[in-house]
Amino acid sequence: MAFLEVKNITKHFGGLVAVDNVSVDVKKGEIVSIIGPNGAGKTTLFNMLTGVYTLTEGEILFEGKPIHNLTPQEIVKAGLARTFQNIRLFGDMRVIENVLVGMHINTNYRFFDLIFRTKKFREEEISKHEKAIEILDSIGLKEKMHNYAVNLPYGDQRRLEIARAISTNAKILLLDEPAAGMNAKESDKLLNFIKELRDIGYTIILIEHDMSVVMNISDRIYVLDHGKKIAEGLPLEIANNERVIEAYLGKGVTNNA
Ligand SMILES: Nc1ncnc2c1ncn2[C@@H]1O[C@H](COP(=O)(O)OP(=O)(O)OP(=O)(O)O)[C@@H](O)[C@H]1O
Repeated sequence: MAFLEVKNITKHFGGLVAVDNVSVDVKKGEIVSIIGPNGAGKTTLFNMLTGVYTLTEGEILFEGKPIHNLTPQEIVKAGLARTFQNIRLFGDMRVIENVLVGMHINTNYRFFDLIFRTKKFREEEISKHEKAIEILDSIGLKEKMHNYAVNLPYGDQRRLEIARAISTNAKILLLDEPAAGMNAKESDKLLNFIKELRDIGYTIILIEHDMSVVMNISDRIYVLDHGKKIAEGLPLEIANNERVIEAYLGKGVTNNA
């Protein structure tokens, strides 16, 4: 049984078929990339995985259980958390507060505990605070935990988004173009960090346009074009796949490599 099984999913927007009968299997501890030209259906696929869009057809199983009828919040609780193509941090909140927000999805205390600041509430808040610092330390943002998110350099904001996804207790991280807008040094650092996450047990699914990133980091790659899956395989197989070269690499993306 795959960790995450995406079975023949389809998404229609009126007459447009944005994702057409696509299946994807992800094993625990893999880095899987979803690539394809603009409009291929990558973001729509992510939106279906995270409950933002309902499926027109098909099913999604996580650890053997269907998740395609859950709300986005329930899906985060089940263990899938994402980052966005356009960074969506709380800019006017501090770095650590952004991480704490992610953690509150798994709060165990009740409204009563919150109102009366009970022992249970205080203990849980302290342990969350400690865990948030630990996460920030692992991602290299501990020194900046009291800075406002909006003041962080771009690369740090992207890493903070990942920290917030981790803080939800996610098992699978869905990263939408994590290296977008980064310079080569920042992007290298991020790649190493994502590999470290894989090595400590996270499963990662990413959408990425930069082929040098994709080829360097992925255990396996799925390629979409016009909503259809046109290839899947190891990075080297994908790099040499004629259909992929024609659909995707032929359109100038090789310039990024
Ligand atoms: N909410 C929506 N309503 C109508 N059409 C949509 C919607 N979301 C996406 N589409 C269409 O579905 C198709 C797939 O779009 P999608 O954004 O998933 O592609 P993508 O591979 O992520 O592209 P990009 O690399 O440019 O982000 C496109 O034709 C797009 O215009």
